[in-house]
Amino acid sequence: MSLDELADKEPSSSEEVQLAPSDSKFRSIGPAPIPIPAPPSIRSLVDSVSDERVNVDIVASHQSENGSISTASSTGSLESEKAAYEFLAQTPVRSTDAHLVEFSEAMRTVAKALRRVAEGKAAAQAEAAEWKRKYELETAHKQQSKIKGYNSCISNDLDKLASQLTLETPAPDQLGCCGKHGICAHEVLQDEVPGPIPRSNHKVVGRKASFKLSWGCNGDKNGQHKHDFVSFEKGDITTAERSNKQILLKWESPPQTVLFITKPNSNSVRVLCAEMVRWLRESKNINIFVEPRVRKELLTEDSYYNFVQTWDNDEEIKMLHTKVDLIVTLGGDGTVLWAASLFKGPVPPVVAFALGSLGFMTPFPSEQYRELLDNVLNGPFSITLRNRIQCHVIRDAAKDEIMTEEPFLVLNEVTIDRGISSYLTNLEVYCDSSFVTCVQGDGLIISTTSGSTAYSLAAGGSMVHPQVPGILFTPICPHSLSFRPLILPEYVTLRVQVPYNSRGAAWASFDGKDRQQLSPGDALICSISPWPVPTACLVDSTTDFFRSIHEGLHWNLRKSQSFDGPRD
Ligand SMILES: NC(=O)c1ccc[n+]([C@@H]2O[C@H](COP(=O)([O-])OP(=O)(O)OC[C@H]3O[C@@H](n4cnc5c(N)ncnc54)[C@H](O)[C@@H]3O)[C@@H](O)[C@H]2O)c1
Ligand SMILES: Nc1ncnc2c1ncn2[C@@H]1O[C@H](COP(=O)(O)OP(=O)(O)OP(=O)(O)O)[C@@H](O)[C@H]1O
Repeated sequence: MSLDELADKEPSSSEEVQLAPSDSKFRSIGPAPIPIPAPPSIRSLVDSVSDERVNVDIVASHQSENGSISTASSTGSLESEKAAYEFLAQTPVRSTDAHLVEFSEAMRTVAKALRRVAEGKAAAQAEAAEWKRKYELETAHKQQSKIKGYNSCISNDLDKLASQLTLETPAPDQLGCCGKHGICAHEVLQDEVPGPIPRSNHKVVGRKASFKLSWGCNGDKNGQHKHDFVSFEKGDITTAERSNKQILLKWESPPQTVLFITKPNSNSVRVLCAEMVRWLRESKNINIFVEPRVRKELLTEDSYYNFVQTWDNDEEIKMLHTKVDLIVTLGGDGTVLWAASLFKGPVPPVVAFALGSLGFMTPFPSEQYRELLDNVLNGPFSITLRNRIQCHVIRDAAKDEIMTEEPFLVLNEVTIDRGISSYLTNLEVYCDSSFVTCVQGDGLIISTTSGSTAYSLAAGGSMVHPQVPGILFTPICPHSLSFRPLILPEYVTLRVQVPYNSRGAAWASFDGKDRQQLSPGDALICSISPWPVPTACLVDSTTDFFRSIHEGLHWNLRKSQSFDGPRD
């Protein structure tokens, strides 16, 4: 940069900033933070040095006893001018370069201080986000207890019917609502999303089927509760016996409404969708919802499909979870991600039929759809409860308005990358209140365990069973020899901050979609969402996982070594 260009770059702020005592160059004696006024205009500095004159103010300020930068112009008085010239006579005149070096150091210190101020602000925002999350959970719990009360009044008959149909179901008064190893539908799916969304009565399709989730667990010895993995008895710490923790979904009333989400632009998907819809209607008397595009396609084929319902706007999508008992997806993993993205709150169970190429999360073969759907509609069946990550974008420009944007919910991952910029990303990451690291490379992936086999895997992250409660932290091409991926516990809140001194913006994408620019000062706050995606298993969670990594990813496939050859 030429001197003239440099001169035109005026310092942006005239505010005083507080320097922490550790900034030794301009530190005062004693622990109190030092106010630092804005740096001098670069134009004045360049003018003065290009005239080969020494700006007495700046020299004097840098020599000041308490180390604070000062631009006070007290050279008007003859005494001080005289003193300055005397001082100059004793001190060798510094070169232009020396001044610029000194000035750039001062600028760096000011930038550091500004960064600290920004960090303070981001920490406050993170705390606010955490409070909001707690508030949402609290509201959700209140709604659950409301629904619980309502259900217990009206569904005694249904309970009796369900326990007659299900041999293993213990009497409700023995085990409370769902027993010791289970949760009820209303604990996973709620009738309302948080927030001031008016409840729409439009196209309501009867009452949602209620169901119960139970954990196959035989570690219930010594009266230990299912969450008491660690017990402390007579001074000895022991862990409770852990065994089969597969989650079973058992309908308590028959499911009535199925939502179809299908991959666009595929003939085989369109044909299969029409066939399945007809079969469900005619042999099971099921209500059907489809996307507006699919309804048009079905009606173009045959006016028979007039009974198929859809939605007109986003408000109706927000209420879908109150009407739909089951989601059927026809496509690949992308279609499962798409289906999950439609639900910003609770998600009904998803039955994913494989009509894509890889199909890591789509275990159901479409050829046997009648038998498979029959099994699911009758229940019970195993599910994988897949955690999602909720991501809040906090704009620096939003100033006092916190959480102005809707959060993004991801089933796979949120990626923060350098976009089209050719510079390294520079991202500061905090985990709760701890500083984690600065990511300098192509970017960062914050992934769920379900997403561990997607982009995170390609960036060198571990594959993790989807029922493991955790968050993966995987750098993308870090320019460092020692930056290994991490797996963090599910309860942490991660904050990714684009520093003010970053060379460019970063870009966040959510399950590969909804790309958002993050400018310097913006932050992304990520934590596990209270709304997981329950996906139906073909066999069970673990069998399906191994089938996927063997068949989908060809994990550790190698020709066996032959028997003949050298031996020990
Ligand atoms: N380098 C990479 O591997 C890379 C790059 C960009 C995006 N992705 C992944 O693509 C996902 C979006 O999927 P899409 O179908 O909309 O885009 P897409 O059509 O580009 O498909 C991406 C591929 O990733 C597979 N995939 C998706 N989720 C998976 C999972 N959980 N486990 C194993 N494989 C999975 C899909 O089957 C597909 O083959 C993103 O969430 C991201 O994880 C991967
Ligand atoms: N209902 C939908 N509406 C809009 N886009 C969709 C829908 N379903 C899927 N998509 C998008 O279509 C793309 C391809 O879908 P999908 O991944 O299911 O098919 P595929 O690429 O054939 O399968 P695989 O991922 O197994 O290779 C994805 O990017 C996905 O987001």
